[in-house]
Amino acid sequence: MSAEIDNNQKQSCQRPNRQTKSYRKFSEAAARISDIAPIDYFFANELTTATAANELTADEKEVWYHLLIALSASVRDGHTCLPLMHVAGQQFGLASDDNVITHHGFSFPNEKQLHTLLASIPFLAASELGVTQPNISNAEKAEVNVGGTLAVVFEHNCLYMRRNYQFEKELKLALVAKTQLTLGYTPAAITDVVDSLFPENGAIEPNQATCANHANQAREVDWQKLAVANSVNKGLSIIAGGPGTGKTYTVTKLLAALSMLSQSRLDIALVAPTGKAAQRLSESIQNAVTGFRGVIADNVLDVIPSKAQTLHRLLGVIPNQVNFRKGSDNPLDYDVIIIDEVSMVDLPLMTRLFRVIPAKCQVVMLGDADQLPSVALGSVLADIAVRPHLGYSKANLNYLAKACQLSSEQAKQLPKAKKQVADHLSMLLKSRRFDGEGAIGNIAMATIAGEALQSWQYISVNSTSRDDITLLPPVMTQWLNQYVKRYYQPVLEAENITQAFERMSQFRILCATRVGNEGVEVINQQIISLLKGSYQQDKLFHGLPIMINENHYGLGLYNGDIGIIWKNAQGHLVAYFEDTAVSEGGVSSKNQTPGFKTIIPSRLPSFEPVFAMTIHKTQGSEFEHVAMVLPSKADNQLLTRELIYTGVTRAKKKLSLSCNEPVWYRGVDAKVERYSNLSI
Ligand SMILES: Nc1ncnc2c1ncn2[C@@H]1O[C@H](COP(=O)(O)OP(=O)(O)OP(=O)(O)O)[C@@H](O)[C@H]1O
Repeated sequence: MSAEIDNNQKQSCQRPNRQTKSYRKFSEAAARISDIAPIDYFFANELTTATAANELTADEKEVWYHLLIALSASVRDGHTCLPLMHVAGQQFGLASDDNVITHHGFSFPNEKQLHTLLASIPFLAASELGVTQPNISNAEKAEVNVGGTLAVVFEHNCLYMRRNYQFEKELKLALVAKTQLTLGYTPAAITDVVDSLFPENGAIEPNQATCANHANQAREVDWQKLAVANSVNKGLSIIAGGPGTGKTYTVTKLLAALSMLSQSRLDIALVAPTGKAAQRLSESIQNAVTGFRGVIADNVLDVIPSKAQTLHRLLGVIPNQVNFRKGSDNPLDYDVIIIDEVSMVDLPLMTRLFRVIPAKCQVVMLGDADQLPSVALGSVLADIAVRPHLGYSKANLNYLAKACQLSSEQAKQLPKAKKQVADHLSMLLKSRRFDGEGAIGNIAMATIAGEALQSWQYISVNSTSRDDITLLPPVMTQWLNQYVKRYYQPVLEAENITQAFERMSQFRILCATRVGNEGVEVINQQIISLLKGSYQQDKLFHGLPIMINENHYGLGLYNGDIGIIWKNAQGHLVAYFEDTAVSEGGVSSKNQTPGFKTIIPSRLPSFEPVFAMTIHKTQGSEFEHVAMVLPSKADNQLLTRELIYTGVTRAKKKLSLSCNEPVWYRGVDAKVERYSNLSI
């Protein structure tokens, strides 16, 4: 340890009433640090030993040891790194129950002292970590070859696990490189094409009858038109917006614009993170293309693919390996890649994807940055689609004003960059699904703005005056039975599997948690008891909806895929899955029902009933009616603004809520924050 820490500082590294300097067993650590997991304990033990920490004093070693625990816990929570400022001077792992301290935690010294301590740890310099330029094969090797040197990096005032640092750095380089790609279409050609796709009189809009005030519309910026103009010439664009803001509609026009501008026929890939999201993207693109037939030339529309695929399919999964068939020596070959539901894509997957995107390829990302981040590491979309918009550069503002032929009044509405520039980002704000009167839309908007009181008022007022919002009675049995009879009994009684799937898409119970009385497991058991008279674990029955819990590449089934157990023509219970999965390869058989694939239950990977499912797992799906069940206690860590927003916006027409007022306030107040340094 350097001599820079004076005695006073050393004093503050020491904590009074502390017997042990390290924990001999995990149980000792768990008794002191709340929410510690075994992996945190073992990671800290391994790394403290591996670090050349011999030069540290016992107290300094102890601080280092707890920093490693905090880093591991932070990564478990989905953060890419651990910013020092989030632990400096804090009592880490302190917890209490009813004002009685249950875990005393560990007291970290202040940031200056932490810096002095970290200065004596032999971290590798960032330049030694093998990531210095985008799309290099070294990055793949570096990802695998993590042994030998210290597995922790200290950069940007943050501690990183080395692999995560490499992912972030590599992706950032790749994104920045993409922002430097321009397609070279001339401004005059772009203006003509954009104008033809968005004529002022709106003749091209299929739903024009629903547009009310033309005079106002002429004054408002058409943000969809702006998004097309902003994306058409750029290597990287992000079109972000809430549900029903027309992201898919806009990207279909963007593809039409590219097809009109390009001299040659474009190779376009449509991808999404899950099978369900890929299926929805296919349907939305097909609907948009059908709507444009007759107004956009067929040869232009014919270039747009009608089928989307999953990211895993695009990259080519190798069973039981983290790496994909596609690699830097075997890259993709597309001119344009559209990635939907980007909020669900984690940092490692996005990095691996960018590693195989060729330099000439345009990338367009679509998503709702207000939704929950990926279940795994990072929050790529939220990091690169910063809200509110950071603003456009002067050059981009001039270009957009010309390309979209904006009046000076309209040009003033565009966001102007102050410190940072976000030329790659287009935001769509007007929901076409939730009109101004729509209570669901109002609740969603107030929630994401953090207006707990306002959003609760929308719920309580509307639940007495409108039938699209219902506040459910606090005792679950008072409402569960009627929903089971109305929505789930008919699934069991459907005439065929197509009808069963249709009926399942009408309604879903969404929970914040898996466990506990308000969790998925208990509610599924209760529903099965109501339907079958009793609950028997693992007992399959005709009409049981199931969700797959792990990827099975051989069968073409992915974590989150939904199927229904159904009697086939031979009277055997088999699992049916809708046909996106079929297009993903895997199994086919002579006895397939068209549009479905069937798999015998004994071959299925791990699955569970899905009458109720977690809000996390519903990303990329929507239902006519959603009943959202939140925990009864406000101290639940899973309860966040993004979770509530994601749950609310899964409902297309009706939303029923089982939730009390304090829980709602606490949830709307708790904004998800994921630590990273990915901004571009
Ligand atoms: N400018 C427009 N004029 C008429 N209809 C539109 C326009 N923009 C979008 N729509 C319609 O609004 C609906 C929602 O659009 P779209 O599916 O593109 O939204 P999205 O943002 O992709 O939704 P999601 O969040 O569900 O993915 C569609 O029916 C679409 O046809």
